[in-house]
Amino acid sequence: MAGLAGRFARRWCSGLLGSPLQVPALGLHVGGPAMLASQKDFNNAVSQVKLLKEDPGNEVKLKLYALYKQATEGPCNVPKPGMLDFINKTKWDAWNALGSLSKEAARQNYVDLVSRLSASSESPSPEAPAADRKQPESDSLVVTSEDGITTIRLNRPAKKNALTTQMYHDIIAALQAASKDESAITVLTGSGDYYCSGNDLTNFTHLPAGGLEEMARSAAALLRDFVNCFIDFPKPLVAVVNGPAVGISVTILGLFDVVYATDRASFHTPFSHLGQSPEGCSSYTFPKIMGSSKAAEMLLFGKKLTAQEACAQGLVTEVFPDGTFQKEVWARLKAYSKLPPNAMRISKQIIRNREKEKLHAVNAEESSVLRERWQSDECMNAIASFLSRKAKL
Ligand SMILES: CCCC/C=C/CC(=O)SCCNC(=O)CCNC(=O)[C@H](O)C(C)(C)COP(=O)(O)OP(=O)(O)OC[C@H]1O[C@@H](n2cnc3c(N)ncnc32)[C@H](O)[C@@H]1OP(=O)(O)O
Repeated sequence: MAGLAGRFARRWCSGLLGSPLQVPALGLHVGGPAMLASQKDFNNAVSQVKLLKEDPGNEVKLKLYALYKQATEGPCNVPKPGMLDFINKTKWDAWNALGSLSKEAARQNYVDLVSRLSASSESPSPEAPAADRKQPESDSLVVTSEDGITTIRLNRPAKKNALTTQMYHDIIAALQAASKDESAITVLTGSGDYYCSGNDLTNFTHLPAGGLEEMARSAAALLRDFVNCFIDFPKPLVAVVNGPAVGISVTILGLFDVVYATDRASFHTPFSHLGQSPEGCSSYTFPKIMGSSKAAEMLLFGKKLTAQEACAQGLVTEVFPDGTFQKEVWARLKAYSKLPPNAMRISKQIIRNREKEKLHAVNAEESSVLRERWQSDECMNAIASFLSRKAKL
């Protein structure tokens, strides 16, 4: 039996490696939305796959195969192989599972996946102990590890924990480190009376040499990287929402495993007011969590939810009285952090993995749409209005 399994595994690997996965892409569709990967990026990624230092495993190779086929040929259009043709049937199933995903989105997902594989095969060690953790560049983010819990704390209370460009970079680095450290659970929370007031609107006033267009391009790339880290985070991720939450700090909650909130918290996504559109995969996760009409009320009309309302709609796991919030939540998290970490990781994988490709495609599309929005008059006027103190949410 073991011999048969071994032979099957070897044939399976060589079957995949002999697939078009390694054939340089020729004559493919070029263009598509500006944010999505270019043909050149895709070709580079196809070449990069051959240079990976570690075998990514059959599951990932299968994903690469399916994305390659979708990116080059579009939705699966060949007859299903027979039951006994195991290898080709498994490959066909993987391709077919991508449904009507566009060629452009598949190309982007392929490029993202290869870039994650390249990054992880270059990382020096699988475990980065907390003591070796690179500290954030500024004190607007504080990262600590204790009792099996890594806590990432937004620490800009005077500005309601609004997220500066540096903070996005620091959160990305903190999540990458937390995914490899010894902690069992990772928590995001805020200092002071707010959880987070969303994107720091003054980020839009630091125009680079390339002007508004360049600012929008680099903000969209940063947004995509930031949200990708939440999509891919491998351990239980918990939001401890210590006060009101606005904008992107609300939308990414759909990518957390558990959300605990004080009864003082509120949840506000005023994108239309700001001439913007949803991010953080909320255009997909919110309708799924709360139904399309409740999601539309939040994402289109900017309806602010109380903590109780957000809990009733499934965005929040549990609400605690503000007076005992910290004590109750941390006691519970400490107990959870003693559970076997591998079992928690694996359970999370089972729950989340089949959604990942979809989430990456949604993230790419939302970032692309926002890139355009940030250059619109509606958005510029809303930001100018906030900065001149004419508008507050
Ligand atoms: C690259 C990735 C981009 C991802 C894009 C994401 C989209 C979003 O997140 S959209 C959401 C953007 N956020 C907002 O629109 C919130 C704006 N802030 C407010 O409406 C109010 O400040 C508040 C309702 C959050 C709080 O009002 P409150 O009266 O309690 O306090 P303030 O006096 O207004 O605030 C204190 C202090 O903090 C500054 N501040 C608060 N939030 C922001 C922010 N998001 N951006 C920049 N600055 C913010 C506020 O200006 C005050 O500063 P001063 O003390 O210097 O006046």
